[in-house]
Amino acid sequence: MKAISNPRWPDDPFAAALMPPPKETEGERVKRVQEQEEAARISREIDEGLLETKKLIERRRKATKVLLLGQAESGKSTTLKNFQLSFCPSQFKQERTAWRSVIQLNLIKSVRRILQVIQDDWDHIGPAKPISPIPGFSRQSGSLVGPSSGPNSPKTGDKEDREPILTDAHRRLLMRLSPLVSMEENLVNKLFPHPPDPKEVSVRGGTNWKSYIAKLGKERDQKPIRPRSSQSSASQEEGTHILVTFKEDIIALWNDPAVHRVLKRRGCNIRDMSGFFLDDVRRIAVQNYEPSDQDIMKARLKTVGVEEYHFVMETVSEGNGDWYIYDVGGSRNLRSQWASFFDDVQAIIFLAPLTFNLNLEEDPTINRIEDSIMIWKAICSNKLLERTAIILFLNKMDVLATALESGLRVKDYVISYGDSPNDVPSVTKYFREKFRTYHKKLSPKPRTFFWHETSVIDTDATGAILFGVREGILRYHLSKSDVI
Ligand SMILES: Nc1nc2c(ncn2[C@@H]2O[C@H](COP(=O)(O)OP(=O)(O)OP(=O)(O)O)[C@@H](O)[C@H]2O)c(=O)[nH]1
Ligand SMILES: [Mg+2]
Repeated sequence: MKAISNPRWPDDPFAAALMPPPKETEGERVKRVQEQEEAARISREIDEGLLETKKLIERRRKATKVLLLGQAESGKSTTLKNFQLSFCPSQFKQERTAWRSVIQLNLIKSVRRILQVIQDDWDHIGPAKPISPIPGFSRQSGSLVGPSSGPNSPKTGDKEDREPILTDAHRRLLMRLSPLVSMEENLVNKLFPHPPDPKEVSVRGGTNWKSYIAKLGKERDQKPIRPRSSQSSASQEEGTHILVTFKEDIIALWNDPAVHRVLKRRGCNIRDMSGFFLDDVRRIAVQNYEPSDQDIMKARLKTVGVEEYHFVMETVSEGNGDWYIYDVGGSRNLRSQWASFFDDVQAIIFLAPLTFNLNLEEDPTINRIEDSIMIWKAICSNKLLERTAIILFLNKMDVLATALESGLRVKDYVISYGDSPNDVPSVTKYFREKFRTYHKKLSPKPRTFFWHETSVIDTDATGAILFGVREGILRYHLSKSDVI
């Protein structure tokens, strides 16, 4: 059979294929035109999609990218929250309620920690006075809250350390509060599914947990109220319910001088724990609790993996408003993930908390500042980062001030500090110079040393610093790239 040829392009097989068949009926013609229009529409959509993707890639290429680095609990995620509060306040406001559950869980965790220490003291030293037996409870078998962990083993030695402090009243308080432990685990599982550690509130990279919690909140609002014991009724509301129920007992526990004596002799400084809210129980353990900016900054949610945040700065002129900030997990086992971002970021904000008296949670033999300096050296000397601006935040300045005020001496933890004055300016200068020296010595190419003293839970002060940091990074980005 001879192909029908196009009179304009007689040898074009493609044009021939699109020609209407000979003797086409009106119905066939309408169908063919419809099909051609549909094909053209799909083709247009694909083209538009490709163009959009291309634009996005280009936009991302031109965007400012910043990586937050530092050990666990150094303040990376808190710095990110400050970025959001300063430059995208409406987004920050929208996500406010999602933090409520995190704060409630932080509070419950502090209570659990106290219960563990009390239980431990009870098991090792016993009550101050003979007590009446409570059915189902014995000193040996009646562990209410499980074994305590951390640096709170009994300090043997002087008489004061072995003196029984707790009474029958404490044991009853302990029993009343003990359901909190299983409730906490349940709640963590519901709000943060598949947590790496059921006792630690943490968020995996890319899980979009804030939307998830917001969704749970909406589901709750749409469902009729179910009995409190129902497993499935648990959601955001459950944290509130637990705290409201146990509020008075929690306050009694935290206000009890005997409990504080036990915490002290067992070396448990609960105030040093991240996410400390025990002074605010009356305000937080209420229906309709709305977290303040300060509460959100103090909330502790461990990062596991890498979270990418795309900001469109609400306060920056067109073209420079796109920022990507990468927030990574700082625990030792998560640090291997950092390197994959090194070749794509213009700046690193490195958080080094000046908590000279504390050790790493994952390795209690390593001093936190020693660990920060070790990471700093690796970052400064990395070839991939030779063109990257590195900004040092000497963070937790408020914690440093409190530690020094309480009489802790730096030389007892950092031998090289020697007999230099034990005050905030001298200590800060000492550590800052250490960081500066390594930066100068190890950077593959000379670069400016940028640093700030920060307490990133202070939103006003941090906001002012971040405005300066943003301008500095933008200038650096523009000068080093082909954006202009
Ligand atoms: N007092 C005080 N607390 C701070 C400061 N910076 C951070 N924190 C608190 O320290 C805890 C840990 O901060 P995060 O920002 O979660 O630490 P991170 O570096 O993201 O930790 P990972 O996600 O485990 O890597 C939170 O409860 C913060 O509120 C500070 O300057 N002062
Ligand atoms: Mg984090």
